[in-house]
Amino acid sequence: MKEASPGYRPVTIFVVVIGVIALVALVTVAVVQNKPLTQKYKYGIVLDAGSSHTALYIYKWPAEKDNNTGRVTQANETCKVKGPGISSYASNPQGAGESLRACMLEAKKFIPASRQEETPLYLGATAGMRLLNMENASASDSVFKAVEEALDSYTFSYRGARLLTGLEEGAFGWVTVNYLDGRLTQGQKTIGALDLGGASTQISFVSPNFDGSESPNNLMMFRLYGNDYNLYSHSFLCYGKDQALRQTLAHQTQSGQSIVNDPCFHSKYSKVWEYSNLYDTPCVADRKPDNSPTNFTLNGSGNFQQCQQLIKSIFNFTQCKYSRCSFNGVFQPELQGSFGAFSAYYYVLDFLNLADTSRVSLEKAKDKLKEYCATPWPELQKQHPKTKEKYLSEYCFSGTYILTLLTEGYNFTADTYKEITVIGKMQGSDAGWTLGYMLNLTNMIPAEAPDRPPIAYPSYVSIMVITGIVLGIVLLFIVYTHSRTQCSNTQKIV
Ligand SMILES: Nc1ccn([C@@H]2O[C@H](COP(=O)(O)OP(=O)(O)OP(=O)(O)O)[C@@H](O)[C@H]2O)c(=O)n1
Ligand SMILES: [Ca+2]
Repeated sequence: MKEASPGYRPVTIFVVVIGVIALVALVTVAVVQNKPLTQKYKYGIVLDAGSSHTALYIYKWPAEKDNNTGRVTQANETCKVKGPGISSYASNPQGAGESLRACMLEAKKFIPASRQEETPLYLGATAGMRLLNMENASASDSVFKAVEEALDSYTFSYRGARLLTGLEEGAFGWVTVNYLDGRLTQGQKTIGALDLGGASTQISFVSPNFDGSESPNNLMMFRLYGNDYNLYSHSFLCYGKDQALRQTLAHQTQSGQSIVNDPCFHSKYSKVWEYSNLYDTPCVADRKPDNSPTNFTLNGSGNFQQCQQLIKSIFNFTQCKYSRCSFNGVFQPELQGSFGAFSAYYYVLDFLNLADTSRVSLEKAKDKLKEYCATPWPELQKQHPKTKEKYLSEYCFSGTYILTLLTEGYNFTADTYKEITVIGKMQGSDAGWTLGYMLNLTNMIPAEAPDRPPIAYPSYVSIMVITGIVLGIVLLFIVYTHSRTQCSNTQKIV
């Protein structure tokens, strides 16, 4: 009898080979082929022409996924334009355009040449230009014209320079912080936004009872990723921290004094102000006293409580034609939820070590500020030799202004104060209106939730790999049982 070979039948070998090939192909496709390709980026540039300075932001996002959610981030270290804000160039408009040059060249270096022509470039101006426009419309037109000519001369796709309304400025700041915090895509609870600039300040939040009927001018409606928002927002012109300071100085110089003892500045601090300079802004121009001397000397007295009293005097609480108001007769619905506070809220509270509101309560912040304001100027200069003198001299005023604005102005309490997070950067991007502005103008936040693949990429890969492994086990099992049967058959034959 011919001895039967214990080998496999050709059919079995065929099945095993095909099975192994299929398995390898499956896992390869799942893991290798679907790996994201090397990322290519698109870019966008926004210039924030604020009252105190201009900053250039470059944003980037994956080239294939314009519409994807939460994928736009800040690409550069903010480029700060040297010199003052563009509104300070009223008598030399060309200078405003030229001032942007260094940052524009930095953007040219940063963005790959092949992407530059398609890169949108926007400039938005805020309260400084709003004030210049009120004061001298033709001067503000000339500044815009000079800035436009300058920006149009670069390879980028220039899309215009314009004055933002206060409502837009507040609303886009709100979009930015909620976008960066990933709160818009699935309709999560949003956070309010508090922005403090040099010339104006904004408060924006969603309140369940606010639909705009009581005060339509404070309503900004958004439909983002399939969710509707009725956003309350208000911008207080002349209540940014530089203009607020001028208001307190105007309050103290109504009788044309030549000496002012100011509690918001440190003892032994002294500065000479020109009347014509102090009153050269629409925020106080109409209050300039007649027959004032050329100058007055401001002497600091460093007293937090008196400073707070002085600051209160620039808010008007007497008239309110609505169900509720913040100040100056402006409607404000009941505060709701948590808030993110940025710009000067961050610069000032961070410097004063008061930014961590979860550790530093409102009461503690007041106590610390009281001590800080009482520190004599020479001592403070010794402690902070590197801080710019203008900033350093004003932190007592600014800190006191912030606490007063929040509590007396917006009605934050010790409890709701804890709900404020002071934000510098969020996910590597500066908090401010610029990102929200660009997302809006480039239609990068869809009104409806974008179609997504039914299974997310990681789940897809996992399912493919697990299926592959299971199929492999089944295959091995078949081969094993098959060879066992063959073996026992062989043994029987033997
Ligand atoms: N490290 C810094 C940077 C800025 N500031 C001050 O913070 C205020 C606000 O700055 P910013 O948010 O840049 O205001 P702008 O955008 O220029 O003003 P606005 O939004 O009103 O147009 C200004 O008084 C500025 O002098 C500060 O105290 N410390
Ligand atoms: Ca600003």
